[in-house]
Amino acid sequence: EDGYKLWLRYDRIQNKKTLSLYQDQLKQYTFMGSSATINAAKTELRNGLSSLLGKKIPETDAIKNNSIVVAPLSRLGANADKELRAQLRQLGKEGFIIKNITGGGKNYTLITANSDIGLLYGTFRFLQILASETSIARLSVSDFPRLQNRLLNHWDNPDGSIERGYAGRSIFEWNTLPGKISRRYIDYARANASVGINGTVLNNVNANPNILTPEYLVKVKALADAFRPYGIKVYVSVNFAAPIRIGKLATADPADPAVKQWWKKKADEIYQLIPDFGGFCVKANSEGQPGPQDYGRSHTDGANMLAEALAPHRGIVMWRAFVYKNREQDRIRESYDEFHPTNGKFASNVFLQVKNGPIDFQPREPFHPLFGAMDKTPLMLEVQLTQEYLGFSTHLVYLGPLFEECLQSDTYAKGQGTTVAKVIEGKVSPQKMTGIAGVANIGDARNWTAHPFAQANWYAFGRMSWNPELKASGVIREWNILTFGNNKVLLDGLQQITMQSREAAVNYMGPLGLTMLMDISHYRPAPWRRDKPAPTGTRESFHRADEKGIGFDRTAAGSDAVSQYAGALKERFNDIHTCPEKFLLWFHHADWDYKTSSGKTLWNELCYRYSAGVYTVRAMQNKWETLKTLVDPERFTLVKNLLTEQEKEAVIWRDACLLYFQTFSKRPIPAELEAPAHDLEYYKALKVSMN
Ligand SMILES: CO[C@H]1[C@H](O)[C@@H](O)[C@H](O)O[C@@H]1C(=O)O
Repeated sequence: EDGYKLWLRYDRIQNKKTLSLYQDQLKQYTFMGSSATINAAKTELRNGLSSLLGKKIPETDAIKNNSIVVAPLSRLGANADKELRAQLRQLGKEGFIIKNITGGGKNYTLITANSDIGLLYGTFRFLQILASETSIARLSVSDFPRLQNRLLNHWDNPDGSIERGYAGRSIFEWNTLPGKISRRYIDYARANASVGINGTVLNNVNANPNILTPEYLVKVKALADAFRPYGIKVYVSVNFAAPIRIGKLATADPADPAVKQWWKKKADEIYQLIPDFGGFCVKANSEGQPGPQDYGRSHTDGANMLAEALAPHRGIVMWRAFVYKNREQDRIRESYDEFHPTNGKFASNVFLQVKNGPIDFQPREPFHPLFGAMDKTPLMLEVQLTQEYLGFSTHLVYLGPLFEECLQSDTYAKGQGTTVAKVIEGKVSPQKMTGIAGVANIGDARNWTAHPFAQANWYAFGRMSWNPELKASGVIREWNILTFGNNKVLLDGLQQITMQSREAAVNYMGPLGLTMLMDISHYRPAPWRRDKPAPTGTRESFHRADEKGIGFDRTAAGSDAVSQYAGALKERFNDIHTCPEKFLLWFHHADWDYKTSSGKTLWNELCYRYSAGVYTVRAMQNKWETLKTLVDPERFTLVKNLLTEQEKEAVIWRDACLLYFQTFSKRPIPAELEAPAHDLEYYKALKVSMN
């Protein structure tokens, strides 16, 4: 067991009774139709069944008793009754139905859809149902994706390195493409399709312009061809200065006719090679990247020029909203302040791609206020699967609860219940395009993500992209079963470990709304790092600790970032007594003796939370230990060792932060809590992480 198969293990069914029931009901299978996608589904079903059932299941031409029938509606003829047809009409291009049918004197399990890709999704779901050993005697599953564009974003560079990647080098072998199609590409596509991911941005948003050269475009085409059968479109990140860098123009000004022409030609060239190419992802005028503002133009000018080039080919632009430059201001305000005025000004094939929170993938942030403020612009939610700020591939942190917290946040944009999920689904204000993006955590590590549990974050992203209303707890249960099997004791243990892991990380890294406390590598704590005067003398720090208290005043009396949220929410965040405690120090500068909801003073509460983070990691370690006989030795030992590392790092986070904040609070760490083993100087001298 090396984890390569991810959640597509198809281990032999353990329960004898279930196995024989399955074998009775699944004696053969039939596919109707032919296409590359049908072939992919067929291969998946054949391999999956023989592995799950422990014997080869034959393929037949005609519908037989006790068989699986995989057929698009168009091929079902009289076998599809009115009800089925009506049901399918609700499911769109990618939806599917799995249903037990009795007809023509035969019983069979039907997997049907409006398109071949729906059949592939249905086949994957069926195999997942079998792997979870649930009854298939009365199956009636119908499902469809709630978002149209469900994309991974790779921050992979052409040289094989990955920005913020912690699982090895890029899986995309630009050197050997287009000639060599690695087996990994196919398995990558299978894994994505199995959870409904239908697009991938192949390269880093800090984009090397070379991706648009003919040399690279044939490589992009080779990948597009490999992924197409699995319903996955390819996209690339583009460098806004590409007309200069690879096009030899003197400018990249979006108002310049030659520049417009260059992009049009480039788009035509791409679509000549890849007729179903997805489009461009763009990071412009952000962290040193070129952009339209270099020429006095706006974000909308830049985005709309690219959109115009792609529009004839039905391509889209994903324009990122991640910008900040004014260090004198409250950074969390900037993205909203810059993009809020663009509402309704983008061309119709442009998404504004917005990170889940207003800063940058921190362990906890309130939702990005743009989600409540852009009714005339399709928003693509961007989350990060790679754990840049959550312990890299060393810490076990299941991100499902983070995704759910963001998705279920109520924006109050149109009254109560207008959650981020509903906004991006286009249910609050109708949108022609809907989508979500996850920054991939995949590398060429044999098990793809280095930490075995990081696979769960890829899985959860896919499942929650398909249906943003899913609960993180249900999703991880699926993954646990598919990855570790059906033993009840094991599953209970895994559920506990995973479901408390994110809150543990928040506690030992930044409880009560503290944020941006990390060192320059983003792995270890350095709350002192930004705590120096900015050029004009103001402090840059995000925690703003002083003798009086701690926290960033973003109330109306402070930076007034609260005003970026809708009325009811603004009021709630603005008042220290109604602000959710998890965001207390995000929005307020509170006194060290402020009484928190537990009755403890703020300082003591902080000490308790930081300690709770460490204690929870220890509880996770203990729980894992009890599962020893239920997990294969290889994974058991790997995770055990990683948890040992995580515990050490959690202690470092707790002690470094508490000791540093104590220099302001001048209060003792409560005696009943574990005292730091070293002094502050020790932590300041610690090397930043290795990565
Ligand atoms: C790709 O650059 C990244 C950068 O490495 C990262 O530290 C930050 O989280 O966000 C940037 C972004 O999202 O553009």
